[in-house]
Amino acid sequence: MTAEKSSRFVILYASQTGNSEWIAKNIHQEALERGFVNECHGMEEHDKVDLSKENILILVSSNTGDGDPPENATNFFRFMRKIKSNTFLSHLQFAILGLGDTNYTNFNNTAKRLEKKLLELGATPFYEKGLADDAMGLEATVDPWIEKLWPALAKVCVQKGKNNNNAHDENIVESVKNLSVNDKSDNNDLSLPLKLPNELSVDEKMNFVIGTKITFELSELAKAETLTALPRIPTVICKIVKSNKKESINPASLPPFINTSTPIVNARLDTVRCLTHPDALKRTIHLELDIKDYKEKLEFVPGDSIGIIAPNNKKLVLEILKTLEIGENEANQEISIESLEGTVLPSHLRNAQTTSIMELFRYGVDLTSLPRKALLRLMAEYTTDEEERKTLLFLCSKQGADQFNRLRHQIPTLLDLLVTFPSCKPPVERLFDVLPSHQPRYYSIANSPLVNRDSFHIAFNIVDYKTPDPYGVRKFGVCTPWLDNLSGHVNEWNKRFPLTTKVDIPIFMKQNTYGFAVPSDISRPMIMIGPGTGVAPFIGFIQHREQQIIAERRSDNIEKSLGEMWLFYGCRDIEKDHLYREELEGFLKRGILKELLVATSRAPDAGLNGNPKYVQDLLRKRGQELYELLDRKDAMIFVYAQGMAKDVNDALADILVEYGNMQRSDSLKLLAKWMNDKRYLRDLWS
Ligand SMILES: Cc1cc2nc3c(=O)[nH]c(=O)nc-3n(C[C@H](O)[C@H](O)[C@H](O)COP(=O)(O)O)c2cc1C
Repeated sequence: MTAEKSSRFVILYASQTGNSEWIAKNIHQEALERGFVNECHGMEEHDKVDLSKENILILVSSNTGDGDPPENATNFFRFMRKIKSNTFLSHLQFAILGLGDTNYTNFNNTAKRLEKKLLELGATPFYEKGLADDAMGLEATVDPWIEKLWPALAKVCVQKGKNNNNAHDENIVESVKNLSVNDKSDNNDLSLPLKLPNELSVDEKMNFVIGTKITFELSELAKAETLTALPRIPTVICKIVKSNKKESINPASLPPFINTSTPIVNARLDTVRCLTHPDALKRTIHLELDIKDYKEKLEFVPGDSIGIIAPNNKKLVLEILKTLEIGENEANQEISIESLEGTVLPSHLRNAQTTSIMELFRYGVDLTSLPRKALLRLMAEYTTDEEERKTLLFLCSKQGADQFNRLRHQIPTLLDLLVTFPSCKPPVERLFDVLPSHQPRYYSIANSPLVNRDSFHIAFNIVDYKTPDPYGVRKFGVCTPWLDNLSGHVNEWNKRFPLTTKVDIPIFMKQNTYGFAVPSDISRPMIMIGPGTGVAPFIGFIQHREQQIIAERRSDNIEKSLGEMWLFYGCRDIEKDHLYREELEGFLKRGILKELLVATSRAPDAGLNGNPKYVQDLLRKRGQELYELLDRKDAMIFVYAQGMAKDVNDALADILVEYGNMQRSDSLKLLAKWMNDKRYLRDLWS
């Protein structure tokens, strides 16, 4: 370890959906203001950093899949894996901030792996790692972690003149009594308020709940003398540069800033079927997307998924623009987003040239996920009403932590926030500084190319729910209601409807890179666990295996033994939401599926007298046979589930303990080994 302080440090971030990127860039900016010389890079650019020469490294990392590193970190991990010397980084001191989610079994696995590797290479931590949890709200860990980072960093890194530091400190503590309102004189370039078009296309007709006021309890604000731990005012980055061209942007084509890992193609909506009874609690839709024209380019296997580029709801966008007093002409005018000198655009806006405000709101930024404190802090800067401004500052302060949580429980959209604070009129480019990137939505492919290469089948629940009591406000997802609209709100149970209107959906392929696929050896047993829409990829799996068997029998005279396929499925009510029942029972009859085990969580006797309620109960119930399959027949385990991976893992561990005579710790180690060997595969979507 160097006794001398380092003159600079480096931040590397691994980010899938932008949170780590946002936090890393904020640390970078605040560090500059505090007089620390530093650089910040995404891990895809790790070659810009010579770790053999750097002394201080800060890593901010998230996860995807089942504790996997985000895609932009793949090369960095490969690079680190190749280094074997345990003194390679002995000169380096580091700190790690992980962003994870305790709903996943491998909580913050990426941060833990990074830490382990850095320690193996001889590096030493200068500050303890922070593991933030999306389930609790990232800010609960991230904010205090960053606050305490500064004194820790000051011990190992030189902090030059504190030019801007005073400005920063004012942000941290603000006297409630002296809150003043900013001058908005620079914000008077407003066009006529936007009129909603009379004719809303199919996308916009949906009954979207528009702008609900958020409720708070403000007694703590009344008591507070000062507000502490306020986030800093977000850095001014984006600048809107208007084009001289008169024409507005053609909304018929996809915006230039959309960046996907594989090319986007237009898949035509072909067939729709509602998989649930009209009385079911949730509506589940099966869609078939015609890809005939691209099939040469789109090679797929069951286990792959597709990303869908769905826009933010147009009515929501129009209302936001109206609230921000942005006229229709202005919203559709050609613009470019550029960064102010010395700042770097968020990666999702890097190609935002020849675009429009409308496109950016529809496809560029996220308007519906839980707001960050930085957004509230920014809004406070542009709020003229003193009470509203105080409330916004309170919500992002330490004193307002409970009310910030209350706000999160109400799952507000940007519009809800603007409606709650009507005197808040932020310039649109300032919103682009803080709003997270709009994300494609991923769906697992539910068919095998050996049966049908001309289309992708997907299944999804329509995201339509109410916020928890006492709020009870109806909310919609982004993509599934959009697809539902485009496919005509079908609710006749299990009837296939061919779509006569020509509707194209922009999609791209996401290949499965971690082995979640049908093994080529048909004698290998497969244990598949997929509750709810988690059954979708397994329809493709079973189709695939059936075709493999047919092909093998045709080409081979010797009959190979067949690996058993077991499917553990869970639904609420077998008569209402047993998805793909016909197909599954057909597979069973044809002997492709050996066992179809269904747990019905809302059955009157579920969970009573040993009756299984969930898939994990079913696993335990059939534990002995499962153990035989695993122990004697080298079965593979596939889990495709949301939120129950831990319960499934626990049930599997219990089975190993009971029938394999193992200690609990050994059973967990064995499961971890199987994961490593790609024999136990999990796809845990969120
Ligand atoms: C598809 C998906 C898979 C995830 N898997 C894990 C996981 O296995 N373990 C974990 O701790 N967090 C997991 N997370 C949570 C992310 O790490 C967390 O949401 C983080 O804030 C995302 O940051 P990013 O936007 O920088 O990628 C997952 C999130 C998603 C969307």
